[in-house]
Amino acid sequence: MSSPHAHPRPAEPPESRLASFLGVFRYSHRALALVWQTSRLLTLGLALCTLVAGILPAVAAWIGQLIVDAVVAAMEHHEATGQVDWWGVLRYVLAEAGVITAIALAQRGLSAQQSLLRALLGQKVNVMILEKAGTLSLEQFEDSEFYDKLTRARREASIRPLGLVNKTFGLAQNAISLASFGVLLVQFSPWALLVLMIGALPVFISEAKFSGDAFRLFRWRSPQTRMQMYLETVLAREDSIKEVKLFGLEPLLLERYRSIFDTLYAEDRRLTLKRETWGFLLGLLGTLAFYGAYAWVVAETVTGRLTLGEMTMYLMVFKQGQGALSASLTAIGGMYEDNLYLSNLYEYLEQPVPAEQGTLTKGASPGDGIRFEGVGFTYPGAESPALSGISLHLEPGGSLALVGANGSGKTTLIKLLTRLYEPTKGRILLDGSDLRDWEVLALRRRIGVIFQDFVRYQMKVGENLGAGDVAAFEDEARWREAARRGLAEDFIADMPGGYHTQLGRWFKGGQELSGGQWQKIALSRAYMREGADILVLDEPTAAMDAAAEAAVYADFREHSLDRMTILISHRFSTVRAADWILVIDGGEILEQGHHESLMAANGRYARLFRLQAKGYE
Ligand SMILES: Nc1ncnc2c1ncn2[C@@H]1O[C@H](COP(=O)(O)OP(=O)(O)OP(=O)(O)O)[C@@H](O)[C@H]1O
Repeated sequence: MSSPHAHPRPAEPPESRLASFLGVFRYSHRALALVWQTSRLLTLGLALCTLVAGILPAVAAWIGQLIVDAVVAAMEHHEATGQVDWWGVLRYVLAEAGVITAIALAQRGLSAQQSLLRALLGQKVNVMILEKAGTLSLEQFEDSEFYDKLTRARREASIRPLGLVNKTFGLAQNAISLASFGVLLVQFSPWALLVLMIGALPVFISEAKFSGDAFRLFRWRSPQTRMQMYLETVLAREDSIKEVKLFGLEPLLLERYRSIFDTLYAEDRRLTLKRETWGFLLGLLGTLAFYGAYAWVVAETVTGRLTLGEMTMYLMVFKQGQGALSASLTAIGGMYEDNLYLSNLYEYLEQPVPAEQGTLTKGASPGDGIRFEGVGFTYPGAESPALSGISLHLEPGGSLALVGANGSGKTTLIKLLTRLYEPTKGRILLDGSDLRDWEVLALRRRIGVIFQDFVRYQMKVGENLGAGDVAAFEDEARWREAARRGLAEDFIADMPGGYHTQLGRWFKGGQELSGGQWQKIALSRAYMREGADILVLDEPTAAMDAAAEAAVYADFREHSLDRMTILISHRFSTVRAADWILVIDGGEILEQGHHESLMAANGRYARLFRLQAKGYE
């Protein structure tokens, strides 16, 4: 693992100042489109409330002016005649109350619609992310950058898109308010308006610029944040804590966690200080313009060019204008993070998916079995091939065992056969047709598989079996049959809820199983695939006791009459029973034959077999 300092900063694409200024809006339209697709009604409601909440403050200020002027007129009238026209004054107060009520209503409407949209949108984005995940290849999952995009997209799916929409709408609302204040102010003096606008511009530009910088900083540091997330998982998850405790890894990992934070924090601090200093200095310019215009209004009132009512209105406009301005700055400040999230989300969602072209549901010569013809494979990014020159033929009813040292390519061969990867050389045929021409679903229906690293689903026992055949996911009779063959029947019967016992520790009442018991569950899961005539077993009994192992292989021989079985095992006692044995070394076939012929040849197989047999003597 490299230190957090070691990641080179990628070259930044040259961006024009304008593009960088507009950068905070780069995903607004997409977020808006997403919200629109989620609920048109709520989006329209949101827009309407934004408009109302944007315009009405200016209307309130204008009515404020009418009130004060009406009061002054009524006072003069009262002094001259002794009479009061109550309605002439109070109607404005009533109108103002109405406007304020409408503002409150619009704001409530905004927050209600926002929380409804948050729930809907979170669900929608999560489903989009998971649906996409289903279409991706194993290769994509194994790519760390890509995996990073996926996890980050998932983590913040429910808040970010709406956050961006809310801030964009909030910005629009404040912009509308500012524009309507401008309409009032322009009657006083277009110059005053111009001075105010010019005064506010620098702080806006600096805010947008620093937001862009923060955006790039966040993107660049993604590998470190990912490492931090990983360390959190290792330090605080039940499946790793056992080993972390016993090896005393906590201080070491925690130190690494801290040092990543320190690097990131130093950068954050630099940017934050720069951003706030500039924000303050440029903000001063705005404040200066603001109070200059204010003083001007006061002076004009004193000399009688403005009425008291007008002065009250401008006073309000100034106060609220200032509020709208600082709210806009805050919104812009928060938008970069939302943008970051959305850029990540869309990069993930737009990841090209390898096209599945195959359509065959039946091979050209049914009954021909599996053929590898000069198959070679190199993992993406790897320098040397994991497999090369593999040719073999396995007929229905036959069994094939793969033997070889760790890393020799056995599991890779299985991944190719199950089409998790495609060969980079040669081809694999099933019933006379290239695997690439097969419809993926039809192909996978024919294969029952148990991998070395099978999944321990935190679900019911029965569902853990049912996962092997989605069509029979809830079928209890089939669960029982599969469990019987996979030797899981007895211990399941002893569990408190039988087949309905929750497994794993994540959920209340969940039971943990031993390694061998889990393996029996996985084996039973492979047996769920009744229609499968290809059975792939990658170390299926490594964790089982000797009696269970013997029973498993006895069952195999009995049931695999018209099936093809491919077995990977390091135990020669089980390998020897296979019809054909392939000894793989460094991705190539070293020897092949049945047990007797390989023993007679006295090569690698015979040597290893004798070595193991000796161990048992
Ligand atoms: N996802 C992967 N990406 C890149 N290289 C891989 C990947 N999986 C395996 N390899 C490499 O391919 C080679 C073959 O690995 P494979 O898993 O097929 O070995 P194996 O024979 O099944 O070993 P074992 O007996 O330990 O299970 C190894 O050198 C391994 O490092």
